[in-house]
Amino acid sequence: MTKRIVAFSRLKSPHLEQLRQEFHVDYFERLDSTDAPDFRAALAHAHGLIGSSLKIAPELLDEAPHLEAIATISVGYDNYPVDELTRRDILLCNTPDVLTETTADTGFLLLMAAARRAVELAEFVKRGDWQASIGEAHFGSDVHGKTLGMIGFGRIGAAIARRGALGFGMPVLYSNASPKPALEEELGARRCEMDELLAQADFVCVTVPLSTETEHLIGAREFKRMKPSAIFVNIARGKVVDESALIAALEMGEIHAAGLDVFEQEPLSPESPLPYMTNVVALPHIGSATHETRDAMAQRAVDNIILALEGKRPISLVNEEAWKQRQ
Ligand SMILES: NC(=O)C1=CN([C@@H]2O[C@H](COP(=O)(O)OP(=O)(O)OC[C@H]3O[C@@H](n4cnc5c(N)ncnc54)[C@H](OP(=O)(O)O)[C@@H]3O)[C@@H](O)[C@H]2O)C=CC1
Ligand SMILES: O=CC(=O)O
Repeated sequence: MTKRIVAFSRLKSPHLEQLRQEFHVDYFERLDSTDAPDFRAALAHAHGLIGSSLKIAPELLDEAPHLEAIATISVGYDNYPVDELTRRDILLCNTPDVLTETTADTGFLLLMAAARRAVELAEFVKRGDWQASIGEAHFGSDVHGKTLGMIGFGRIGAAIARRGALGFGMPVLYSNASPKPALEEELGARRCEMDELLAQADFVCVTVPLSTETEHLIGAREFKRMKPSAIFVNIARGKVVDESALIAALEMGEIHAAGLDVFEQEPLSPESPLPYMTNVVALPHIGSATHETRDAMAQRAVDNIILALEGKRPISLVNEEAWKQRQ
């Protein structure tokens, strides 16, 4: 019997063709909601799901009685009910590693752009306001030699810290669930309590995954502890930060500037003041969005779903427990 999968994100022809050689594919190039009736109908027969950027509610799994595996085209898996998937023996696969360096590049881009006011001053030139040599009113802040505070020190956090420590001579502090002795050795990084990091860092950069533990990890209390000159970067997930508190902190000068790739609501609400604030660099969740990296992520997800539905261990598995239960 040919297995059936539902693909719910745009895939390039080679990836889609590879899937079609293996499975019957119900393809939804753009899907904004799991409520779409034809998606629901396809789900009822699906053995696999592949895609990204869609919240899968636990109740939806009742409508997918044949589901064996999901391959998300992302490393983050906060859109999926992991415990419920494991309870039902459904494998959840993601795409770590292949996007680490590109996402770290974006994180560092935000840090640099916010520090040197790149977007604000590019707008200044576009408006024709560059009429004389610029003066102090348009100066930015140094990056090299400043203290980088990493909240989360996993793959992406370490890759950003590597750029800072090795490329820009930045001392690195980190706050993370577990200690990272190898990175301490490599980068001279020091683990500390988050409060100490917030008080000492010139740049505070968030790279923890979104979970019940990390939702609103950074709020009014944390912004008050940062230096008034601090630059805040979020490359992880919008909901890790209390966005109202961030806006207030920027408006009141509790922190100096922010570089943001992710927001509590995406796409960003037109009512959000963030993109209009001169001390904010706002990007539309493009951490991993290069041709090369998005191709590599799609390929990893395709390989994951093929392996999983062949009964083999996928390359990157989130819920190891579900795999063990199957053996
Ligand atoms: N903007 C974008 O486009 C992108 C955003 N992302 C986001 O970045 C996140 C991180 O990715 P990646 O670096 O690959 O993931 P990793 O799992 O490698 O790193 C996450 C780190 O966070 C730590 N951590 C987890 N929970 C806590 C907590 N409650 N308190 C302190 N530390 C914690 C982990 O600790 P430990 O090591 O002890 O487990 C780990 O070191 C993704 O989950 C995703 O949300 C990813 C890609 C692109
Ligand atoms: O946000 C992107 C991801 O891969 O996670």
